[in-house]
Amino acid sequence: MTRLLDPRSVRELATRLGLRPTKQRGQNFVVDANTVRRIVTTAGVTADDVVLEIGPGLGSLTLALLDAAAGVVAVEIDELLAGALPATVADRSPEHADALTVVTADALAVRTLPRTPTRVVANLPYNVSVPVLLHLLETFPDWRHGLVMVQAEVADRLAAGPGSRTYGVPSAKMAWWAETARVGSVPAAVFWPVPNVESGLVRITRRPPPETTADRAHVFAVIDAAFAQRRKMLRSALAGLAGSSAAASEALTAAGVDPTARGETLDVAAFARIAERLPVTPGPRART
Ligand SMILES: C[S@@+](CC[C@H](N)C(=O)[O-])C[C@H]1O[C@@H](n2cnc3c(N)ncnc32)[C@H](O)[C@@H]1O
Repeated sequence: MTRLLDPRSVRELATRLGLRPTKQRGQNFVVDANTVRRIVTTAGVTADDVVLEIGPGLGSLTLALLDAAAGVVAVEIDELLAGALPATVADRSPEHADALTVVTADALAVRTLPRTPTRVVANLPYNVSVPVLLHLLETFPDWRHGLVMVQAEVADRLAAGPGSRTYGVPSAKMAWWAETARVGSVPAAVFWPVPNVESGLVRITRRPPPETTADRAHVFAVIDAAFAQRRKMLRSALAGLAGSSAAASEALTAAGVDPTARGETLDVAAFARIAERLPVTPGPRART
């Protein structure tokens, strides 16, 4: 029988390790067993799943995931935490100790994993949650479903559609890879240390990218440019990529987009149509 972590055991573990949680690494640990159970249930984890967890920390979510899944691959940047996790699992969930694989690495740099994940479930480090998600979607194509906890504001942005106040670069880029929905909120009080933001749960369901002849990096460069100055009309925002605002207007019109519209009104398929009509300029690659 797995013993999930509670507030006292989280603090005891941290003290034993001499851990000082850092903001820089987004180290806020869940201390509430009901919250981790809820995440695992909402994620729909099954006994066939190999779950990729980013940032297992002290193991709060990992223990609950191991109870439900065939295996967990946990990628943790902090050597102290990564080193301590197998012993925590052996102590609290010995029957699942062999189902855990810990990878000590920066999730943003991981390109291979010891097992192929079918699902991603994670309480993501908040400062890098969007780049980590985009990296996982691009690098590991086999996972189809995900549930992640992120800062509430970021959850809104990830799930926003065109025309919404919160629609922006993360929403449009996520839409290239997946359908994204906000499926819950989590109060700050379930963490130690208590963060000064609320959290949101986001469900991710992979889908085929828009049909386009444009390269994804080029589409992402167009998205970056369109939102770089949110209030600018597209013909001005894309002038740099197109060479001039007249060339941008021409490409936009050919793509069926009003040159005076703003980026916040366009879905990812429209960005792809625009990218098809804009020259690929050498220079810094689009951020993923
Ligand atoms: C919000 S905490 C979540 C901890 C644990 N999953 C929980 O729910 O209690 C984020 C975790 O991600 C780790 N982390 C931060 N940046 C990372 C990165 N770039 N790659 C992998 N892990 C990272 C932190 O060390 C920390 O353990």
